[in-house]
Amino acid sequence: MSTSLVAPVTPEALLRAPKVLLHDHLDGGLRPATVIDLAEASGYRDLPTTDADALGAWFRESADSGSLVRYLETFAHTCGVLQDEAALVRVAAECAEDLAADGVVYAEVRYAPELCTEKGLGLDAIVEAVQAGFREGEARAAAAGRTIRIGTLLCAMRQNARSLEIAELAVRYRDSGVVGFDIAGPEAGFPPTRNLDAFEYLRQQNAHFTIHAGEAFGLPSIWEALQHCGAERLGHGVRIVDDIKVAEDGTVQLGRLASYVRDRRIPLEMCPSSNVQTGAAPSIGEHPIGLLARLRFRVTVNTDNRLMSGCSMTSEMRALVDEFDFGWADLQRFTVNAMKSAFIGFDERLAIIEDVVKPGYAALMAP
Ligand SMILES: O=c1[nH]cnc2c1ncn2[C@@H]1O[C@H](CO)[C@@H](O)[C@H]1O
Ligand SMILES: [Zn+2]
Repeated sequence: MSTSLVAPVTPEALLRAPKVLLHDHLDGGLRPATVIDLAEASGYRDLPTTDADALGAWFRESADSGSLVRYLETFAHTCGVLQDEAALVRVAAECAEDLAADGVVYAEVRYAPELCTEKGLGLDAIVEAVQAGFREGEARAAAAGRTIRIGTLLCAMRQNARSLEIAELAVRYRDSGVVGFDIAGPEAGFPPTRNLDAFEYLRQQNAHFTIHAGEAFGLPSIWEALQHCGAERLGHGVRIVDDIKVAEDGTVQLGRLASYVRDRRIPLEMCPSSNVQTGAAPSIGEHPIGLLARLRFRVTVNTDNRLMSGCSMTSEMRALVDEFDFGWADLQRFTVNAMKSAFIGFDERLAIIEDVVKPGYAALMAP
């Protein structure tokens, strides 16, 4: 089809496009005004400001440090106000509402239950509160005419030693909407192989997991995540470009690991704005997603932390369209890639692709 027969990718149309999000942190997506309300209600006194606009700007600027470790320090304030059930229910419900308003039709939202226990909440109570919040938010979105489904991923923190316990928690709640497991936190110095017992357990339980790898550390981390731990997807995975050589004449040569990732269709959960803030990519325009998409890796587009990056799925896609000249066909491919890679069952994935994603893009593409 010639491009003149396809409607342009306008910001309004992008907002309406059905989107699928696999990598979004619950504690990285609070509304600034909600952080302030929850701090007041719970007696949390460490916020840098109690003005919502100023607080939003503070998160974006503080996260924009070029270092993952400093980026992660900003989560002290969001986790600081997520220590009781009412707060967890509210934040999860608002997350579902905000994603639905952004045109997201299916999302996997992750968080680390072990970071919500400071005031004595138990892990099961935490998971139940978040699940209740997602169901509430889905219902409110439906009442507003938007259908969204949220699956939950439970993260264990790399620097702590609780991954087996969190993996067991994920399996315990697998029939209540927890669809998988992840490890998050500082990458350098905390290789995924520290958590082998958790990954072994998950595989024995036929459970799903992804691993943050190839963000702040390079190929060895990706290799361990796939070949030692058995990750089904890679959180970020940007550094896989270190195994790809592009010659001056444009010839591309893939190393063995990059070939494996592409051949096996390993999903890459790419988060462009977050990667620029942590220094994993120099700019959106120079982000490896352009090359990886051109080489037809299984690329997906994600937000990571909407509060820290001041982004949404719509704004991430828009930035990519501006920088790489992606069109509807590319955006549909990223969306179908994501839906194919989701941790819910095959028939449910297929139904969303056939009944929601494809018709949605077909309508938007029509001139
Ligand atoms: O890009 C990232 N890389 C590694 N860890 C992250 C990233 N974004 C957030 N978290 C960490 O994941 C925890 C659970 O949601 C957050 O509290 C944060 O510490
Ligand atoms: Zn992340």
